[in-house]
Amino acid sequence: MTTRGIRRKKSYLVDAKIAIFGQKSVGKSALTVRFLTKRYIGEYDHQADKVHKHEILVDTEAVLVEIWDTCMIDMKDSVSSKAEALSWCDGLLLVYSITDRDSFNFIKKVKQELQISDTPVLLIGNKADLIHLRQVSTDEGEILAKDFDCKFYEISAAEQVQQVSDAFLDLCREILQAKRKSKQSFIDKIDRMFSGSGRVYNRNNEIAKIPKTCD
Ligand SMILES: Nc1nc2c(ncn2[C@@H]2O[C@H](COP(=O)(O)OP(=O)(O)OP(=O)(O)O)[C@@H](O)[C@H]2O)c(=O)[nH]1
Repeated sequence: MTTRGIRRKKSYLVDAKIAIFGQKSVGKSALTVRFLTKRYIGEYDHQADKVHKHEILVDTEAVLVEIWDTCMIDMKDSVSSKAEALSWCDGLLLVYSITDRDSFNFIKKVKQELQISDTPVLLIGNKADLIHLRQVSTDEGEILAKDFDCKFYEISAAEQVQQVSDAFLDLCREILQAKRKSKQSFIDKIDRMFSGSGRVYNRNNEIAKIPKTCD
């Protein structure tokens, strides 16, 4: 659901940055476009990485979602660009095609290579409509997701609208939750620093008194 009609300054919006990783032709662009426009466009001329920006509603919260649709050819393809996308994003969408075992193995390798621990991740097995061409079973997808400790969706960008949207929204929720958690732990840290003793450590690591405020 978009926030069309809601006029807000972008700087007031919470943002959720998602990077999509997956081998060529697994349907990264199809999923992204399906989520953002509800449309399915069969062919995309995807020569370079692209960042899509869109305002959406996650439950009742207006969110500026940015999706980096990466353009990867194979594992040799720019380790540095994967690292760059990883440091840019708040969450990762890992996509393979159920009709292509190589694309499934690619995701395993990417995850190993990136060594992600705190970043929210979601795994998608796309092209679920092509059951007759299936090379990766649903069980294998579920096991991999368990291994990654993330949610798993087996969906079809070509035929499903709601399920694609649910997958992206789930990842957005996890991102927002992670952001709230890290904001809260920062506030708690500051609280601990300024509570009780009334002492703080200054830059030279010497103890300084917090000046009393005058009433
Ligand atoms: N049957 C079927 N075809 C799909 C589905 N998703 C994508 N495709 C097709 O798969 C091909 C590749 O889709 P893209 O969305 O361009 O894949 P991509 O991962 O963005 O590919 P690159 O941009 O080359 O990395 C296109 O011909 C799509 O029409 C799906 O769910 N089902």
